Amino acid sequence: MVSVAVLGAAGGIGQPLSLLMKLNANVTKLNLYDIVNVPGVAADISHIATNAEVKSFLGSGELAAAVTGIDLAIIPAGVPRKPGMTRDDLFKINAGIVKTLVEAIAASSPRAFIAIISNPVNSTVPIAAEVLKAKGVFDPRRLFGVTTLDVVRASRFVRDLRPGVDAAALRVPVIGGHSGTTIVPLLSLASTPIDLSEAEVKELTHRIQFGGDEVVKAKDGAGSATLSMAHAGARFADSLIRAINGETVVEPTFIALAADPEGAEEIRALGAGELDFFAVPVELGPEGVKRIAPLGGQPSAFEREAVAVAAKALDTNIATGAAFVTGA
Ligand SMILES: NC(=O)C1=CN([C@@H]2O[C@H](COP(=O)(O)OP(=O)(O)OC[C@H]3O[C@@H](n4cnc5c(N)ncnc54)[C@H](O)[C@@H]3O)[C@@H](O)[C@H]2O)C=CC1
Ligand SMILES: O=C([O-])CC(=O)C(=O)O
Repeated sequence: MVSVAVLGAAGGIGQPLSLLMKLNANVTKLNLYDIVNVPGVAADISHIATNAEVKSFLGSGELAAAVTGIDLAIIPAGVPRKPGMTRDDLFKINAGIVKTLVEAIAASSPRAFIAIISNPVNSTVPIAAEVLKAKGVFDPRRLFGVTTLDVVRASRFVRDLRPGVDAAALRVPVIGGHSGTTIVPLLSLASTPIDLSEAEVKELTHRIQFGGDEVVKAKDGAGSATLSMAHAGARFADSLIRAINGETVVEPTFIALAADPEGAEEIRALGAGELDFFAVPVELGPEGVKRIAPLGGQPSAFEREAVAVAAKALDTNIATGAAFVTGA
C-alpha cells in the first residue's frame, strides 16, 4: 500500500515509467505531475484496470498537492541530452528544476523516499541533499540517485559478448557515479563468474560507461534513453516499494555515504576516500538504506584504477551540486 508521485510524468521517461508504476500491484495512489500535457497522460493511464488511483497535477500551482501524503517521489523531470552534449551540460537547467521539486517534497512529505533520475545525477543528488539539509529534514537513508540503468546495461552487454549468459539473472555491481568514467562496473564481482580476457573487460567497461551515448547518437537529436530508463526506474522503485513492505532487497544506487558510515569504510578504502556520495550496492529496508552491502570480494587492479579515476571527477560534480544550493 504505497503512494507514489512521478514528477516529470509527461516526458519521454515519465510516461512509460508512470505506466509501469500503474501496473505495480503495491501502488495504491499514483500522483502524476508535470508542467505540460499531464492531464492526458493521467486520463489515459487511469483506465488501466489495476487498483492504483491516478491523479493529474499540472503546473507549479499544483506541485504541493502532488507531493502531499506520498511515500515515494520519482523524479525524471528535466531536459535530456542531444548529440555532442555531456550530462554536465544539462546542469544549468536541471539543477533549478530538481531544487524546486525537492523543496516541495521537503515541505509536504519530508519522510518520503526520493529517487532522482534527472541528470547530471552526480550533481542533482547533492543538490537534493543540500535542500533537505537547509529544511532540517535530511535523512541520508531516504535519498537515492537512480543508477539502475548502468546495472541493467551491464547485464545485457555481458550477454552480447557471452550469449550463454542469462541477462535477466546476472547482476554486476556498478559503483561510482552516473556519467562516463565515473561509472565503474565491477565485472570481476558479478553474481555468476564471467570468464573475460583483459581486452574484453576493457571493452565492456567502456561500453557500460558510455552506453547512454549509444542511445543519444541513435536518437539523433530526439533525446536520450527513455524506455530502458523507464524499465530501470520502475525496477528501482519496485525495490524501494518491496523494502517499504518489509522485504530486504539489494540494489546499487548513488547515495550519501553518511547513510551507513561503518558500511562505507570498504568503499572509502577502495578509493572513494572522503567523498560524500558514491554509488554502492545498498541493502534496502523500510527506512531506506539499511546498510551498504559488502562488495563480496576484492575488485581487480583494473577496477581499482577505474575507481580512482571516477573519484576525481565525482569530487567536482558533487561540489558543483552542493554549491548550487549553499552558494559556497
Ligand atoms: N539516471 C539515468 O540513468 C537517466 C537519466 N536521464 C535523465 O532524465 C531526464 C528526463 O529525460 P526525458 O524523460 O528523456 O526528457 P523529456 O524532455 O522527454 O521529459 C522531461 C519532462 O520533464 C518535464 N519538466 C520540465 N521542467 C519541469 C518542472 N519544473 N517540473 C516538472 N516537470 C518538468 C517536461 O515537461 C517533460 O515532460 C533528463 O535529465 C535525462 O538526462 C535519462 C536517462 C537515464
Ligand atoms: O545518456 C544520457 O544522457 C541519459 C542517461 O543518463 C543514460 O542513458 O544513461
